[in-house]
Amino acid sequence: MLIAQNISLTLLSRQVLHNISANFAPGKMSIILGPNGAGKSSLLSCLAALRRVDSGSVMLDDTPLADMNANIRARKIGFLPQEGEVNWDIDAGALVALGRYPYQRGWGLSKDDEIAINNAMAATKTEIFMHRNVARLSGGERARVLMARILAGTPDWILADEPLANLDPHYQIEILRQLKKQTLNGKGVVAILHDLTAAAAIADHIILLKNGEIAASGTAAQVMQAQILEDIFETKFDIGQNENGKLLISCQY
Ligand SMILES: Nc1ncnc2c1ncn2[C@@H]1O[C@H](COP(=O)(O)OP(=O)(O)OP(=O)(O)O)[C@@H](O)[C@H]1O
Repeated sequence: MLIAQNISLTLLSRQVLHNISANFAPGKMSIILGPNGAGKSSLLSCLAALRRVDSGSVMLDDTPLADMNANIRARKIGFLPQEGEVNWDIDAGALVALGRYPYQRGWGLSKDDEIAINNAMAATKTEIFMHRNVARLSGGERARVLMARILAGTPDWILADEPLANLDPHYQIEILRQLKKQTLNGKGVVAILHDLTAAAAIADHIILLKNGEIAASGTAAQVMQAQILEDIFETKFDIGQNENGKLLISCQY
Protein backbone atom coordinates (compact mmCIF):
# COMPACT_ATOMS: atom_id res chain seq x y z
CA MET A 1 0.00 0.00 0.00
CA LEU A 2 1.02 3.58 -0.61
CA ILE A 3 -0.36 5.59 2.27
CA ALA A 4 -0.58 9.31 2.92
CA GLN A 5 -0.89 9.86 6.66
CA ASN A 6 -2.08 13.31 7.70
CA ILE A 7 0.19 15.11 5.27
CA SER A 8 0.38 18.86 5.11
CA LEU A 9 2.47 20.94 2.75
CA THR A 10 3.27 24.64 2.65
CA LEU A 11 4.80 26.30 -0.40
CA LEU A 12 6.00 29.91 -0.23
CA SER A 13 4.28 30.36 3.13
CA ARG A 14 0.94 29.19 1.68
CA GLN A 15 -0.50 25.93 2.93
CA VAL A 16 -1.46 23.92 -0.18
CA LEU A 17 -2.24 20.54 1.45
CA HIS A 18 -4.17 20.28 4.71
CA ASN A 19 -3.91 17.10 6.70
CA ILE A 20 -4.51 14.67 3.83
CA SER A 21 -4.93 10.97 4.57
CA ALA A 22 -5.51 8.45 1.80
CA ASN A 23 -4.68 4.83 1.02
CA PHE A 24 -3.68 3.72 -2.45
CA ALA A 25 -3.89 0.02 -3.19
CA PRO A 26 -1.68 -2.04 -5.49
CA GLY A 27 -3.55 -3.47 -8.47
CA LYS A 28 -5.92 -0.52 -8.39
CA MET A 29 -6.38 2.61 -10.46
CA SER A 30 -6.70 5.62 -8.20
CA ILE A 31 -7.64 8.90 -9.87
CA ILE A 32 -7.16 12.34 -8.34
CA LEU A 33 -9.49 15.04 -9.61
CA GLY A 34 -10.19 18.62 -8.65
CA PRO A 35 -10.15 22.22 -9.87
CA ASN A 36 -7.00 24.01 -10.99
CA GLY A 37 -4.83 24.85 -8.02
CA ALA A 38 -6.59 22.33 -5.73
CA GLY A 39 -3.28 20.70 -4.82
CA LYS A 40 -3.38 17.60 -7.05
CA SER A 41 0.18 17.89 -8.40
CA SER A 42 1.46 18.82 -4.96
CA LEU A 43 -0.12 15.70 -3.48
CA LEU A 44 1.28 13.50 -6.25
CA SER A 45 4.77 14.98 -5.71
CA CYS A 46 4.53 14.13 -2.01
CA LEU A 47 3.42 10.57 -2.86
CA ALA A 48 6.52 10.27 -5.06
CA ALA A 49 8.74 11.79 -2.35
CA LEU A 50 9.65 14.62 -4.72
CA ARG A 51 8.47 17.05 -2.08
CA ARG A 52 9.04 16.76 1.63
CA VAL A 53 5.88 17.10 3.63
CA ASP A 54 5.80 19.55 6.54
CA SER A 55 3.94 17.13 8.76
CA GLY A 56 2.59 13.62 8.47
CA SER A 57 4.26 10.98 6.33
CA VAL A 58 3.99 8.93 3.16
CA MET A 59 4.45 5.23 3.77
CA LEU A 60 5.21 2.54 1.21
CA ASP A 61 4.69 -0.96 2.57
CA ASP A 62 5.37 0.11 6.17
CA THR A 63 8.47 2.17 5.32
CA PRO A 64 8.37 5.98 5.33
CA LEU A 65 9.26 7.06 1.79
CA ALA A 66 11.49 9.76 3.21
CA ASP A 67 13.71 7.09 4.85
CA MET A 68 13.97 4.90 1.77
CA ASN A 69 17.16 4.71 -0.27
CA ALA A 70 16.64 6.91 -3.34
CA ASN A 71 17.68 4.18 -5.78
CA ILE A 72 15.29 1.64 -4.28
CA ARG A 73 12.56 4.25 -4.26
CA ALA A 74 13.19 4.99 -7.94
CA ARG A 75 12.78 1.29 -8.76
CA LYS A 76 9.49 1.17 -6.91
CA ILE A 77 7.89 4.42 -8.04
CA GLY A 78 7.76 5.79 -11.57
CA PHE A 79 6.71 9.43 -11.79
CA LEU A 80 5.34 10.98 -14.96
CA PRO A 81 5.46 14.76 -14.56
CA GLN A 82 2.85 17.16 -15.86
CA GLU A 83 5.06 19.10 -18.24
CA GLY A 84 5.87 16.96 -21.25
CA GLU A 85 8.68 19.18 -22.47
CA VAL A 86 12.08 17.68 -23.16
CA ASN A 87 14.74 20.22 -23.98
CA TRP A 88 17.62 17.80 -24.45
CA ASP A 89 19.09 16.76 -27.73
CA ILE A 90 18.25 13.10 -27.23
CA ASP A 91 16.67 10.28 -29.26
CA ALA A 92 13.53 8.59 -27.99
CA GLY A 93 15.32 5.26 -27.52
CA ALA A 94 17.97 6.88 -25.32
CA LEU A 95 15.32 8.74 -23.32
CA VAL A 96 13.37 5.54 -22.68
CA ALA A 97 16.65 3.84 -21.67
CA LEU A 98 17.01 6.45 -18.91
CA GLY A 99 14.09 4.67 -17.25
CA ARG A 100 16.58 1.88 -16.48
CA TYR A 101 18.93 4.23 -14.63
CA PRO A 102 18.00 2.94 -11.12
CA TYR A 103 19.13 -0.55 -12.22
CA GLN A 104 22.47 0.34 -13.75
CA ARG A 105 25.60 -0.98 -12.21
CA GLY A 106 28.26 -0.42 -14.86
CA TRP A 107 28.50 0.86 -18.40
CA GLY A 108 25.98 -0.15 -21.01
CA LEU A 109 22.65 -1.90 -20.89
CA SER A 110 22.07 -5.41 -19.57
CA LYS A 111 19.89 -7.95 -21.33
CA ASP A 112 17.14 -7.20 -18.77
CA ASP A 113 17.46 -3.48 -19.54
CA GLU A 114 17.08 -4.12 -23.26
CA ILE A 115 14.04 -6.34 -22.76
CA ALA A 116 12.36 -3.78 -20.49
CA ILE A 117 13.06 -0.95 -22.97
CA ASN A 118 11.74 -2.95 -25.93
CA ASN A 119 8.61 -3.98 -24.00
CA ALA A 120 7.94 -0.40 -22.94
CA MET A 121 8.34 0.97 -26.47
CA ALA A 122 6.15 -1.78 -27.91
CA ALA A 123 3.44 -1.15 -25.30
CA THR A 124 3.32 2.56 -26.15
CA LYS A 125 3.84 2.01 -29.89
CA THR A 126 6.91 4.23 -29.84
CA GLU A 127 9.44 1.92 -31.52
CA ILE A 128 9.09 3.99 -34.69
CA PHE A 129 10.52 6.99 -32.82
CA MET A 130 13.54 5.05 -31.51
CA HIS A 131 16.04 7.16 -33.50
CA ARG A 132 14.02 10.37 -33.63
CA ASN A 133 15.05 13.42 -31.61
CA VAL A 134 12.47 13.79 -28.83
CA ALA A 135 12.45 17.59 -29.15
CA ARG A 136 11.19 17.17 -32.73
CA LEU A 137 8.28 14.85 -31.90
CA SER A 138 4.74 16.19 -31.59
CA GLY A 139 3.41 16.78 -28.07
CA GLY A 140 1.35 13.60 -28.23
CA GLU A 141 4.22 11.49 -29.60
CA ARG A 142 6.52 12.82 -26.88
CA ALA A 143 3.93 12.03 -24.19
CA ARG A 144 3.94 8.39 -25.30
CA VAL A 145 7.74 8.27 -25.25
CA LEU A 146 7.74 9.70 -21.72
CA MET A 147 5.23 7.05 -20.69
CA ALA A 148 7.54 4.41 -22.22
CA ARG A 149 10.38 5.74 -20.06
CA ILE A 150 8.28 5.10 -16.95
CA LEU A 151 7.24 1.62 -18.09
CA ALA A 152 10.88 0.75 -18.87
CA GLY A 153 11.66 1.16 -15.18
CA THR A 154 9.08 -1.58 -14.37
CA PRO A 155 8.05 0.26 -11.19
CA ASP A 156 5.52 -1.21 -8.73
CA TRP A 157 3.79 2.16 -8.73
CA ILE A 158 3.08 4.59 -11.54
CA LEU A 159 2.22 8.13 -10.49
CA ALA A 160 1.09 10.11 -13.52
CA ASP A 161 0.29 13.81 -13.53
CA GLU A 162 -2.19 14.41 -16.35
CA PRO A 163 -0.99 11.59 -18.63
CA LEU A 164 -3.72 12.41 -21.18
CA ALA A 165 -2.67 16.03 -21.77
CA ASN A 166 -1.80 16.64 -25.44
CA LEU A 167 -3.14 13.26 -26.57
CA ASP A 168 -5.80 12.80 -29.23
CA PRO A 169 -8.81 10.61 -28.29
CA HIS A 170 -7.25 7.49 -29.81
CA TYR A 171 -4.06 7.78 -27.77
CA GLN A 172 -5.92 8.90 -24.66
CA ILE A 173 -7.68 5.54 -24.77
CA GLU A 174 -4.37 3.78 -25.53
CA ILE A 175 -2.67 5.33 -22.50
CA LEU A 176 -5.65 4.67 -20.23
CA ARG A 177 -5.72 1.03 -21.37
CA GLN A 178 -1.98 0.81 -20.81
CA LEU A 179 -2.35 2.14 -17.27
CA LYS A 180 -5.28 -0.20 -16.62
CA LYS A 181 -3.20 -3.12 -17.92
CA GLN A 182 -0.51 -2.21 -15.41
CA THR A 183 -3.03 -2.46 -12.59
CA LEU A 184 -4.19 -5.86 -13.86
CA ASN A 185 -0.54 -6.93 -13.57
CA GLY A 186 -0.64 -5.91 -9.92
CA LYS A 187 0.89 -2.42 -10.16
CA GLY A 188 -0.62 0.50 -8.34
CA VAL A 189 -1.51 3.51 -10.49
CA VAL A 190 -2.31 6.97 -9.17
CA ALA A 191 -3.14 9.46 -11.92
CA ILE A 192 -4.38 13.01 -12.08
CA LEU A 193 -6.99 13.59 -14.76
CA HIS A 194 -9.26 16.46 -15.74
CA ASP A 195 -11.64 14.37 -17.87
CA LEU A 196 -14.41 13.30 -15.49
CA THR A 197 -15.94 10.77 -17.92
CA ALA A 198 -12.55 9.12 -18.49
CA ALA A 199 -11.97 9.06 -14.73
CA ALA A 200 -15.36 7.45 -14.09
CA ALA A 201 -14.69 4.85 -16.78
CA ILE A 202 -11.31 3.77 -15.52
CA ALA A 203 -11.05 4.48 -11.79
CA ASP A 204 -11.30 1.93 -9.03
CA HIS A 205 -11.08 4.78 -6.56
CA ILE A 206 -11.48 8.53 -6.98
CA ILE A 207 -10.24 11.31 -4.72
CA LEU A 208 -11.60 14.79 -5.32
CA LEU A 209 -9.49 17.60 -3.93
CA LYS A 210 -10.54 21.17 -3.28
CA ASN A 211 -8.42 23.86 -1.64
CA GLY A 212 -5.85 21.29 -0.53
CA GLU A 213 -8.38 19.06 1.23
CA ILE A 214 -10.18 15.87 0.30
CA ALA A 215 -13.68 16.98 -0.63
CA ALA A 216 -14.96 13.54 -1.67
CA SER A 217 -13.57 10.04 -2.03
CA GLY A 218 -14.98 6.72 -3.20
CA THR A 219 -15.99 4.82 -6.31
CA ALA A 220 -17.19 6.66 -9.43
CA ALA A 221 -20.79 5.80 -8.52
CA GLN A 222 -20.31 7.32 -5.08
CA VAL A 223 -18.60 10.58 -6.01
CA MET A 224 -19.79 11.36 -9.54
CA GLN A 225 -22.96 13.04 -8.43
CA ALA A 226 -24.16 16.35 -9.79
CA GLN A 227 -24.29 18.13 -6.43
CA ILE A 228 -20.86 16.86 -5.30
CA LEU A 229 -19.26 17.92 -8.58
CA GLU A 230 -21.02 21.28 -8.58
CA ASP A 231 -19.82 22.02 -5.04
CA ILE A 232 -16.23 21.13 -5.97
CA PHE A 233 -15.96 22.67 -9.42
CA GLU A 234 -18.50 25.47 -8.92
CA THR A 235 -20.05 24.50 -12.24
CA LYS A 236 -23.24 22.63 -13.11
CA PHE A 237 -22.91 19.17 -14.63
CA ASP A 238 -25.09 16.80 -16.62
CA ILE A 239 -24.58 13.17 -15.68
CA GLY A 240 -25.96 10.39 -17.86
CA GLN A 241 -25.11 6.87 -18.93
CA ASN A 242 -24.38 5.22 -22.25
CA GLU A 243 -25.98 1.94 -23.33
CA ASN A 244 -23.28 -0.01 -21.42
CA GLY A 245 -24.05 1.80 -18.19
CA LYS A 246 -20.86 3.92 -18.33
CA LEU A 247 -21.21 7.35 -16.76
CA LEU A 248 -21.11 10.33 -19.14
CA ILE A 249 -20.30 13.57 -17.36
CA SER A 250 -20.23 16.95 -18.98
CA CYS A 251 -20.42 20.45 -17.65
CA GLN A 252 -23.39 22.51 -18.78
CA TYR A 253 -22.28 24.81 -21.59
N1 LIG B 1 6.55 25.66 -6.34
C1 LIG B 1 5.51 26.32 -5.84
N2 LIG B 1 5.68 27.39 -5.06
C2 LIG B 1 4.63 28.05 -4.52
N3 LIG B 1 3.35 27.69 -4.72
C3 LIG B 1 3.11 26.64 -5.49
C4 LIG B 1 4.17 25.89 -6.09
N4 LIG B 1 3.62 24.89 -6.80
C5 LIG B 1 2.29 25.02 -6.65
N5 LIG B 1 1.99 26.06 -5.87
C6 LIG B 1 0.65 26.50 -5.47
O1 LIG B 1 0.04 25.43 -4.78
C7 LIG B 1 -1.33 25.33 -5.11
C8 LIG B 1 -1.62 23.93 -5.63
O2 LIG B 1 -0.91 23.76 -6.85
P1 LIG B 1 -0.94 22.39 -7.63
O3 LIG B 1 -0.05 22.51 -8.81
O4 LIG B 1 -0.68 21.29 -6.68
O5 LIG B 1 -2.49 22.33 -8.08
P2 LIG B 1 -3.20 21.39 -9.13
O6 LIG B 1 -4.47 20.93 -8.47
O7 LIG B 1 -2.28 20.33 -9.62
O8 LIG B 1 -3.56 22.41 -10.27
P3 LIG B 1 -3.69 22.26 -11.89
O9 LIG B 1 -4.96 21.47 -12.15
O10 LIG B 1 -3.85 23.68 -12.32
O11 LIG B 1 -2.47 21.61 -12.42
C9 LIG B 1 -1.60 26.41 -6.14
O12 LIG B 1 -2.20 27.49 -5.50
C10 LIG B 1 -0.23 26.79 -6.65
O13 LIG B 1 -0.18 28.15 -7.01
